[in-house]
Amino acid sequence: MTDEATAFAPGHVTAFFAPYPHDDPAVAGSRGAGLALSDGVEVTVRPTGSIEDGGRIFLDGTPTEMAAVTGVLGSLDPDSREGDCESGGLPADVDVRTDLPVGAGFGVSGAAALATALAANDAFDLARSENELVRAAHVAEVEAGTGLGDVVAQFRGGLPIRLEPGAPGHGEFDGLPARPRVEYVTFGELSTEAVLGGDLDPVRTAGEAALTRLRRRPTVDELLAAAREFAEDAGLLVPAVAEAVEAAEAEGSRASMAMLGRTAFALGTGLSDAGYDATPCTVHPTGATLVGLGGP
Ligand SMILES: Nc1ncnc2c1ncn2[C@@H]1O[C@H](COP(=O)(O)OP(=O)(O)O)[C@@H](O)[C@H]1O
Ligand SMILES: CC(C)(COP(=O)(O)O)[C@@H](O)C(=O)O
Repeated sequence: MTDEATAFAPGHVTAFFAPYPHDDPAVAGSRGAGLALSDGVEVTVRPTGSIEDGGRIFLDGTPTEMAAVTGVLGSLDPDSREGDCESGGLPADVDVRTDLPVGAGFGVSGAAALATALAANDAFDLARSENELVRAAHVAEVEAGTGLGDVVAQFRGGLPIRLEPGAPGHGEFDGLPARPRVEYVTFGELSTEAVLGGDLDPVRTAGEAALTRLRRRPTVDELLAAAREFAEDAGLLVPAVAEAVEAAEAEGSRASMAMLGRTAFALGTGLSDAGYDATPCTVHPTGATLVGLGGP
């Protein structure tokens, strides 16, 4: 048995996205843009004696299910063969810790999967490369139905623009050279799985229009303006979020809805100025990484 290891992955607010499902989960993904946040997810992988003892996931100390994390443990297990679930995955328990609201559009599932991959690689001395680990987390997230583009964006950090969908080897990136101060207020969860299981054509059309707009003028202001237009055109803007977004705009801040959650996010302090109990946050300039003993 080897030592435990810990890794961090930033939260990720998707401003807009165009979903591209595909039979090959490594090819599947989304085009779009968003913000990697300094608020994120820390994961500790604790090897156990055997799979009977392991495979448990704890979210802030409470036993939970997180399909993307389970998927990573399965795919990184050297004993697991294609489609073979018998191996049960790497014999480890996984502690997921975050201050972010889960299920509210911050990419907690993707961050947990990515940090699990990085920590498991160290804890079990798997000797996988970064592209292999990001691909494992991306595939697990896509197969879980809890995301399409978060993992690759969280590995890059900053303000990623996803030009082409997919895991490393398929996806293509650019980014915005800015580090704005943002704040957010959440009104609750929105099932990513439910939205991704629905009619994605209107979302894809609105997402492609938003990406075209941003590539014409790649600035943070345009990112939020394109996001705002996307949320309306894709039919995803929920009433509570719309109200907060309009209030922040009345205070002079660009604002929109975090995809996919009942969450409003804004540049500057527009939400606080409008009287909301908003959480300030900065952009996480780098991507996911090992922390503590295993890390630099
Ligand atoms: N308290 C919780 N609320 C919402 N999802 C939870 C919770 N605990 C565990 N989960 C799991 O976390 C994942 C959340 O994924 P998702 O809905 O995409 O949210 P996020 O936007 O945070 O990534 C799902 O696999 C879900 O089953
Ligand atoms: C928007 C979403 C499809 C889901 O994001 P979340 O609900 O935060 O998991 C994301 O994965 C993306 O492709 O941009």
